[in-house]
Amino acid sequence: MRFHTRKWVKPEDLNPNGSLFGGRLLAWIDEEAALYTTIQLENSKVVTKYISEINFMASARQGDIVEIGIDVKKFGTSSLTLICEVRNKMTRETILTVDNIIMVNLGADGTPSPHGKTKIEFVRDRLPS
Ligand SMILES: CCCCCCCCCCCCCCCC(=O)SCCNC(=O)CCNC(=O)[C@H](O)C(C)(C)COP(=O)(O)OP(=O)(O)OC[C@H]1O[C@@H](n2cnc3c(N)ncnc32)[C@H](O)[C@@H]1OP(=O)(O)O
Repeated sequence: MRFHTRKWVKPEDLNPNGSLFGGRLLAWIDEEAALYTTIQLENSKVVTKYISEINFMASARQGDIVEIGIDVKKFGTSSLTLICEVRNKMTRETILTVDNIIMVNLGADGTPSPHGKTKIEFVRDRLPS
């Protein structure tokens, strides 16, 4: 799994207990999944369809750095199934895992559209050498 994004936990990210607010983390994950999907499918019209159960195993505190990792589990016809792991760079603990994030590729009319992708592509492979 590649950990593309790092976030610094700031005061506005905390819950009343002084640890990272779960909703903030879910927003970061959703954004990361949308960006990952947009880049993989080369389409900015993608939506989050389904997020499976989320298992919070540890937390983070102000000043900690968290890393968000995403990998592809399955290329469907219009969908892309992702897995996600978030870890705390300071404590080296896994904060949470998500087993299935289903993203759907949309056409111009806003309905599911085949994306035609079957494997992970790296941006450098798309650039002329
Ligand atoms: C280069 C850089 C440029 C940058 C440029 C800016 C980029 C910036 C990115 C912006 C990205 C914003 C995105 C943010 C993320 C949101 O905030 S999205 C907002 C929240 N989500 C929504 O509002 C979605 C609402 N739902 C819907 O509109 C409809 O349900 C959908 C998603 C269009 C799907 O419609 P549907 O009729 O249910 O579709 P259906 O054909 O049954 O299923 C479609 C696919 O999903 C699968 N599926 C459906 N339900 C399930 C389920 N429960 N479990 C598993 N699979 C399922 C189906 O199996 C099917 O898969 P395939 O077999 O085609 O692979």
